[in-house]
Amino acid sequence: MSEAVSTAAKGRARGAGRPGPIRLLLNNTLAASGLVLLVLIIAAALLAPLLPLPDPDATAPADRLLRPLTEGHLLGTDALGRDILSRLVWGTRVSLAVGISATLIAAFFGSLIGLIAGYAGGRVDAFLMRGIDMVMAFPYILLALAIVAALGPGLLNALYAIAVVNIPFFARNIRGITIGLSRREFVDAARLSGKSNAGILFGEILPNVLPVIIITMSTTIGWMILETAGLSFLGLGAQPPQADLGSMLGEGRKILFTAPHVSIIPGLMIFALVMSINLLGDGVRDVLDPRLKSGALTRPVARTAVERRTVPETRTHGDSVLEVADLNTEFHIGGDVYRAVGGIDLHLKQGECLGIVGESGSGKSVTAMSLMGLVPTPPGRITGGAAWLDGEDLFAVSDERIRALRGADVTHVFQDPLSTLHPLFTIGDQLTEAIMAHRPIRRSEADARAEELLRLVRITNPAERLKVYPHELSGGMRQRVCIAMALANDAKIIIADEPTTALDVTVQAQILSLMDTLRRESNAAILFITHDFGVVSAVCDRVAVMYAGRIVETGTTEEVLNAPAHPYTRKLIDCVPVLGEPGRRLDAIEGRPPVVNDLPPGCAFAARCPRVKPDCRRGHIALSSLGDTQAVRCLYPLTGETADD
Ligand SMILES: Nc1ncnc2c1ncn2[C@@H]1O[C@H](COP(=O)(O)OP(=O)(O)OP(=O)(O)O)[C@@H](O)[C@H]1O
Ligand code: NI
Repeated sequence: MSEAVSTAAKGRARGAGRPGPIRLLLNNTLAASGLVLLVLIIAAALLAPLLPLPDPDATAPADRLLRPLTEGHLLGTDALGRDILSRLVWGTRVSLAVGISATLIAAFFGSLIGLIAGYAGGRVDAFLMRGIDMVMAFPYILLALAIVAALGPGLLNALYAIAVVNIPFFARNIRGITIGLSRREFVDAARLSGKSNAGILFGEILPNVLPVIIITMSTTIGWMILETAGLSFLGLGAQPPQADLGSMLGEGRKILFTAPHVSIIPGLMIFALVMSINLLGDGVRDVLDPRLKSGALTRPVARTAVERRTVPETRTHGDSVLEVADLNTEFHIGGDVYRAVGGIDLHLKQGECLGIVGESGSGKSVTAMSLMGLVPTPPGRITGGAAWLDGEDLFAVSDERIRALRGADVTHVFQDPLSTLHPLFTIGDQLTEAIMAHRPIRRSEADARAEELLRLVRITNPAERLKVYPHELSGGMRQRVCIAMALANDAKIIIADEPTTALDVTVQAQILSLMDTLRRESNAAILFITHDFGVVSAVCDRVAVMYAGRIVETGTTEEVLNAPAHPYTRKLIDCVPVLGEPGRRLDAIEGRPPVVNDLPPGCAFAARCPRVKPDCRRGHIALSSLGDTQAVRCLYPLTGETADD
């Protein structure tokens, strides 16, 4: 699957009716209850001056230690006869204010340090991060105590202390993210466009880091409130007569056994406050985490969900290794349904190579990934059809069976070998691992087999090459290694998804001829995905042209190349430059493919077709045969005479 796909999907996901962040948050019951509780607590704290509460500091020795539910004192009184309800509300107000301010201070300085260290790197990074390490090396509460001891007890000093000890959390978190971001292409692009470092840091990187800062804040604020309470409990925070939750707890400690309510009530309040903040914080993290975005709050499962509305019963090509009938794969994003694959039929005989051609986004990769259940769910699901591998319906078999088939009977070769090969293991390690994952053989046998595989893909010096790392090989060599890996377990089907697109023309030709030879030697069938008819003509026996999730034309390579019947096929063929024919027209296809969540009725190509007639836009158009092997989905197919118009 290519970059273009993921960006297209992202773009649409944003446009589609994905539930907004607030809705997502409220869908999470725990987070929503945290939010409700927190709103109640904050409302009470904010409204404290307006509530009909007695003065929290007014002592009344006569009313000492009244039990809760006493007349006039709902939650009783403390050792000095002060109303506990009133102190609780005012104390919560203080604790919240201190906790929030400390969080903001820590987030500001911590993020700034993280951003600068991560972006500048080198000595600046080393200097700043060693400082942060030193702060972290002290036991947490001891450091806070030391700071308060130096500054003197008091609420404001406790606030500073808590903020300082929390700076490392932000700094380390943000630095990690910044390092990753500052090596990304968009940052290079900004640098090349002449932006200043500060401009890049705050204009390009900060917006990407912001969600992480907010997540870190939402998950640490609860702890900060707890820590402030801890300092106050020890008498280093709020000073009498001012109350915060921690100092109330501390005052109640001495009379825990005679009047437990004096300490239990603020204790429960701290519990409720921190709990609600943490529940809400977790919810906020789930909503903001970009990795969780497309699939609401669920993680993709190991295999594409199969919810078939229609299941074809019989195979029509009994002699095929792979037969796909009426495959439908959809992406459900928000309220929209993207029909990426809308009813595909394919069949492949042993040793045969079938090309799937089409523009970006036509559904080629999704078709191929559906077979082994590799389309991410959510948002993807297979909603109809069947795929038989030697008679076994791949959509009906167990997960275990699929796992056994993946990488053994059905293997993949992708466009970018660097992203398929692990950078930290040698070629040999990776090949032997691929072999041993599917066969109970000894390491030495696997090593021998790995060497044989490299020889098979025409890599010279195979024994030496087994010891190198992927980055030591050229692009063409790496792709050969990937092909070797695909052949490691005598695959029946090799799915090659644009395997040569990233290579230069001469290397591309070598790889294509290698694949052609190998399939004849090994008798594996190849499903070859490409957007280039030139490549098709080099390796494929038959070809299927895809447009907007459907096959619009299929036939032997020769038929389709010599006499394309669908106007779209014609255009695709015209896109291929031909050596020695510099005068030939090289057309780009005007217009864009339709969006698959809103396909027009009739022919999906109608809007871009030069031969369109009114009835092309009405009703379903079936694939109709033109002879034995060729078929086309067009009401007005090109015939030999008109092919050159
Ligand atoms: N993970 C995904 N989430 C949402 N939509 C997706 C996802 N993967 C693919 N799609 C959508 O499915 C459609 C078909 O994509 P597919 O990857 O099959 O195209 P392709 O023909 O392989 O194109 P390319 O030549 O760019 O690789 C596209 O419209 C794409 O936006
Ligand atoms: Ni693709």
